[in-house]
Amino acid sequence: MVISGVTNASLLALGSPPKPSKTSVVLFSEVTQPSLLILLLPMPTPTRSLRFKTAFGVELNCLGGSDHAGSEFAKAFDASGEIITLRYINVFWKIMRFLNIGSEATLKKKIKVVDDFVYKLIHLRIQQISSTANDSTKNEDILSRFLEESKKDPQNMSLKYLRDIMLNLVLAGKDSTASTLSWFFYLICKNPSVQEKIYQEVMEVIEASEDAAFDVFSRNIIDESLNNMHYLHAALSETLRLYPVAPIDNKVCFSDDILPGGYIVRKGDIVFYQPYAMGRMECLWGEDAEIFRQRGGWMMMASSSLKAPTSWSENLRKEVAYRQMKTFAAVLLRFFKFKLGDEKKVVHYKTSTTLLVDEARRLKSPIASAVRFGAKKILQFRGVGGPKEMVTPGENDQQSRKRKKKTAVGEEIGGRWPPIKPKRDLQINRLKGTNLFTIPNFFTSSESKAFVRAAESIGFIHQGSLGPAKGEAYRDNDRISVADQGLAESIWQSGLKRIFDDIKLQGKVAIGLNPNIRFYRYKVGQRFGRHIDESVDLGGGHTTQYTLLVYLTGKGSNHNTSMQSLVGGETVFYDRGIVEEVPPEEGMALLHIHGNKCMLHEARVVTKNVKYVLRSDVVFA
Ligand SMILES: O=C(O)CCC(=O)C(=O)O
Ligand SMILES: [Fe+2]
Repeated sequence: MVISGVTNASLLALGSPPKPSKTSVVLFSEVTQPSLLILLLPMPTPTRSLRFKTAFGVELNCLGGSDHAGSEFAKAFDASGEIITLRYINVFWKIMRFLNIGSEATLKKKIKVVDDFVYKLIHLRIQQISSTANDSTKNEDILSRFLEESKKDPQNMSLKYLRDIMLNLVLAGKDSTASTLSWFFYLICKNPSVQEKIYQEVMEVIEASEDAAFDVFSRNIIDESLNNMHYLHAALSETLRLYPVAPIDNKVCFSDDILPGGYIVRKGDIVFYQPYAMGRMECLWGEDAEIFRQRGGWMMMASSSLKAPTSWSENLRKEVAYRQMKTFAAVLLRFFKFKLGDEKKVVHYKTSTTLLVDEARRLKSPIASAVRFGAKKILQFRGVGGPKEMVTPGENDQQSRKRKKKTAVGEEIGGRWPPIKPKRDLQINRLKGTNLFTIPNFFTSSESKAFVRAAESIGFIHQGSLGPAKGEAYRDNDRISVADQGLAESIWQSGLKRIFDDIKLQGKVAIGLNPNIRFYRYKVGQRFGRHIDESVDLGGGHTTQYTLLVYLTGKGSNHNTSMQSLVGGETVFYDRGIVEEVPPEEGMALLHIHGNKCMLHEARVVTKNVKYVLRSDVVFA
């Protein structure tokens, strides 16, 4: 069972809630059609009904056999949340409540619907428990545990108290993980390289064979694998920074106190704070505060047991919610690749106690589609609110322009890359005819540096190999691998296309670069042993025929102190003996034929500083 809304310390006193085990995943494997799953995901309903069963021990539609009462409750619950949020800006709400008019009158009615429903559920559960002989089913839900406990302390644990506890539980957990996941999928669609990196992490961390089916893969997700998904954890934290579950919140002071900023607060004072605004403040997060990117701090928090100084119950609640979201994301990203269905659609948030994607329930417009390797059909992913330009309500033109400018910078890092200038006068340095040649200054120095920065901000993953004894080349370097057609196209158009106009292979012509772009990082002591590069069949008569390497550091980059004078790291080609030794030069491209004409080659060990390389392949058709 999954609980992500444990809110009340007294609940913890009853013993720790059931651990998040495989139930949430079993829920998936019961769904045989993955497309159904995709439809379910962004809708808050499944999390809500699951939580409902967990909390109350009965289904949401248990009253009267139809889901009418349940959906009325859900609607009333949502509407109350919206009206209560409006109190932040409606200074007359107390008068309106007193006079019972307008939104306050509506709120009163909605609260009654909610109360009636919850009381009925509590009575129903009491009846069920007293008529069930089988003890083992009694205590599975949280309500039963409280009912059990209330027998010991009927005075303090009244029906009203139980109602409040249960509503608190539903409210805190309600929609929160689902809405965070909606924002998360939206953000990783906007930042495909992050999506790719999470996919790689999931593949590395979860021990399942490559062709493991949905349910087998799901079953292999254990607590330890979830703990090791640091990058995914960090990406979820970054999502929560930009789209906190509670955009506005307040706390009541239990006693006189002094806040860290020096403000004196008195017992009973209410302190309001705004996580949404705080998550975007430049003084806290730097100039790129509005940009979704990898932040070192999140990685640290994810990989250590370091926790923000919150209460134990809050940590537990967070931990459970993270696990639930990580499980969900890991399974989906393993099998699907998500992209936005409508790049132009404007996304809004809904004014509510929980920061929901507006239009989250509009099933009509396909928002994102999902395709994972080899999957033939495009699965429609409906319901994650509309993508693209975030338009914050009340933003004026000037603010909007300022923000757009910043987004452009962010795009360099998050999935989009430094712009590459087209170059007209590239020199070709033929080392072995058209089979091996270099192009100095293929990237300018600033382009090379910008790529290093962009790659570093994404973060690398270490690549090892089984080694020559197992038939694999020795390999020790760090890598990022992204699928980015746009990046492939801009590198191709910047000068390679013209160079390859003259190169034909058995009547085939070069048509572009493999969108699978890789970045390598070799630190001191790291190298890539002797190997040959295989030609890859991309389908549709498209095959890769040349390896492209662009050195991002090397000779020429030493004016930047942090990348001073790379030593070692030469790419060396062999035939009977050494054919060529190519020392890396910043911005230089190296191209060599691969497949059955590929020369044996290696990347020698780096002995000083760091070698960065961009790698792709030239595709022929
Ligand atoms: O890093 C290098 O210099 C060589 C890389 C390489 O051989 C490869 O990517 O296949
Ligand atoms: Fe190679």
